[in-house]
Amino acid sequence: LVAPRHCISKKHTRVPSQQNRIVADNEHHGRTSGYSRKSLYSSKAKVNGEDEDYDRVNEFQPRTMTVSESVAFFARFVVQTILDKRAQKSFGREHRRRLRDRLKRVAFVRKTTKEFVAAKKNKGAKDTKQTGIMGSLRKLNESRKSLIRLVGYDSSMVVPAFGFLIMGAFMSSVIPYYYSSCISCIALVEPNRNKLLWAIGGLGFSHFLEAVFTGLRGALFWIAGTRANYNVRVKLHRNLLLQEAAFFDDTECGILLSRLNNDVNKIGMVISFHVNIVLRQLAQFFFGSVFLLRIQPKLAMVAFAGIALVAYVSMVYGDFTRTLAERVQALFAASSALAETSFSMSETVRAFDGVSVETDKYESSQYDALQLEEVQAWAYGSHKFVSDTLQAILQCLLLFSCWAIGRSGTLPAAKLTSFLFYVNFVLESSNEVGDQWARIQTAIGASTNVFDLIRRVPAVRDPQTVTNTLLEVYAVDKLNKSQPQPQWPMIKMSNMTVTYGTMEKPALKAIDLDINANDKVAIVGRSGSGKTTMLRTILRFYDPSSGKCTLEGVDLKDMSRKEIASKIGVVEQEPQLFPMSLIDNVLYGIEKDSIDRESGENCYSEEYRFAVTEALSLAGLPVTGEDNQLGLELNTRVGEGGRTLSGGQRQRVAIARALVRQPDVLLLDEPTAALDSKSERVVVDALKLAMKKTRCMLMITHRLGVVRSLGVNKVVVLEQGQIVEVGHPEELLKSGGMYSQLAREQGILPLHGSKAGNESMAAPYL
Ligand SMILES: Nc1ncnc2c1ncn2[C@@H]1O[C@H](COP(=O)(O)OP(=O)(O)OP(=O)(O)O)[C@@H](O)[C@H]1O
Repeated sequence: LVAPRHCISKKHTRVPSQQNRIVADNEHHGRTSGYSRKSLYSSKAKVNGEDEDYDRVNEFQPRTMTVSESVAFFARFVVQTILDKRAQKSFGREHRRRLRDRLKRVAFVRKTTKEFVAAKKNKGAKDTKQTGIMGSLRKLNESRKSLIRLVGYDSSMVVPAFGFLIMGAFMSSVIPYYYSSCISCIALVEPNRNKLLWAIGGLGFSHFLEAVFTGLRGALFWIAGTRANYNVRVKLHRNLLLQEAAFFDDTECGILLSRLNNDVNKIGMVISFHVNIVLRQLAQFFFGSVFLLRIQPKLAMVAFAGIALVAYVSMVYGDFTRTLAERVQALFAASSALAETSFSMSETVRAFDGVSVETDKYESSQYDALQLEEVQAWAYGSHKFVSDTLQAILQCLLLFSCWAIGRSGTLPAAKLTSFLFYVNFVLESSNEVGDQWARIQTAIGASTNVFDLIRRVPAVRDPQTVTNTLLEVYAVDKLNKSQPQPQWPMIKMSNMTVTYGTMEKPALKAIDLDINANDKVAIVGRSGSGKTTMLRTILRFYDPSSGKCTLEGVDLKDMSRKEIASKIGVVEQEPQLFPMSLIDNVLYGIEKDSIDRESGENCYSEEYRFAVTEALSLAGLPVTGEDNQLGLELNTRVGEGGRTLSGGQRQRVAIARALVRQPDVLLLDEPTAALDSKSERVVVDALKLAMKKTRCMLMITHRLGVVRSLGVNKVVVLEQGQIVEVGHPEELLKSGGMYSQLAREQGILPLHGSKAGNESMAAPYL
């Protein structure tokens, strides 16, 4: 199945890549090759005019398959699928045989009853995870149940919609009756005019009612579908945000976005459109069958046998398309991830001229999806061909049977017309059910991934009983503070080991560390020694794999996200700002507490605005007075990721964001790493002020100079995930250990100074 890609490449005539064409152009114009894209654009643009030239150079022809290649791919795919299924079946048989053998052996060695039960239990646990046919059937069933739960979510919509559907289907099935009555009246030149008028009236009235019910049903199902989309999207978005940090380490954002948009859209379409049609057609099929049975039961049985055969073909096709759809969706998700990465890294792509590389990657993944989509198209065509042929055979058979029964005089002309109308009616319904069934299967394929994500339980999550609102958090905190408390360290790490999912070696090993109130701690160490991991663990992005980390005596695992966020403020190395106003960024996560009189929208009260103005001013980014040289206001928008601000200014917004919350613990991750010395001084001053408002501070830094400027009283030196030194910075400088070595490397201590240098030597460098 991988083959078609290179099998087409022989015949496939690709338009040369941009780069090649550029070189070819250069040679054609007698220029030396090796022009950069940029210089070529600019030189051409002068001659021909920018747009025309750009269009020509940018002409890009993605790969395609010829019709015969497409058919060949389809045929290979079908054969491969059949072989796979067979392999799965024989694997299932083999699996069962091995299980029997193992059980026999178990009995033979006479395991104790306890062991035997435990082994059986383990087996059961494995079974629930199996990925064979039973596993996928179970998964499919779960998806269906989830879909039904979603539809049932708003019964005020779905129940009446279903009622209108039944009534509409009944009216549709009455129509052939009146229609055939009209035709027999006209064909037999019925002398009784009233009979004809009654038939025409009945036909018109049933059409009218059918139209009313169809309209209502359509609208209500549409709304139900839209609401299901909305529900699923919001639930999925929330559950994704609740996932642990490690989940985002392993999953590309593009894939999640694709699930959120493409896959969820399919679910909505199923409810508003496909399910709606299938149910209607099923109801019509039911009513039509009742009419058929009443007219001529024997013939009706022949018709049902034929319809059952057509339905079986549709089921096989539906099953085939479902698995196919799952794969197509996965490919689209992967390709969205690629696109998302290339857009978010557009500057790197530009800098290293990676447009062709990115285009090739994206084209490849799209091409894989295209191949499968073409398989879907051929499968649809084949299904249509087979089911239409079967229906044609059925109709011929039925007509012949009509003739045979008619010969015995038991089928008058009026009944025959009516019967044939109903046969067509029922056939059309079953046809439509088959068609839509395949689409429902397709959407179920897409929905499986979505529901898996909605149901995913995060590995790091809030405890069962959480303090929910910020007010509650503060109230509990106040109560605690008003009572005599045991003197817990602010942060205590006990035998704490942290291992990232994908890594064998722990990033932090058996860490024991106390950080007390009023401590100003610096975590230093070489790159990769585990400093950021320690900070992330305190923020509970990751849970320790063993040991624990407590905040004021409470295990972080027993604290909710809200509690942690209210007690810990963080200033990241590269602060991430939202494309919102300054005030919205500083107060991010805090609910708006007032309503704007003019716009009627939610906003922050004067009290909050004052607090933000003060925090920004403390952080060195004033928005009022003469110092506000940038002309900033609280409502100034900062652009995507805070682009409209410099690195230092973003850092100051982040400091204000931490300051305004007045956290107990302030965490700083390389707060001055990206700053020049002048900005560093401003930020350091801001941090000193910030520290006065917090109970303890913990900072990661490579720059040992900041250790003294911030008045750090405890330095923790990490090496390969372990603490190798702890102590006062001045003492560590004298000790001649790792810290003093780092200080030497940074020129803070003289390289050839005595090992146990003295303070007077160190001081001038700090
Ligand atoms: N998300 C992650 N998934 C897997 N491994 C990780 C992850 N983050 C960090 N690591 C690994 O954990 C170890 C410690 O990394 P960490 O980022 O904590 O070091 P650091 O001391 O902060 O380094 P630096 O000073 O360069 O920022 C490294 O070996 C790193 O490869």
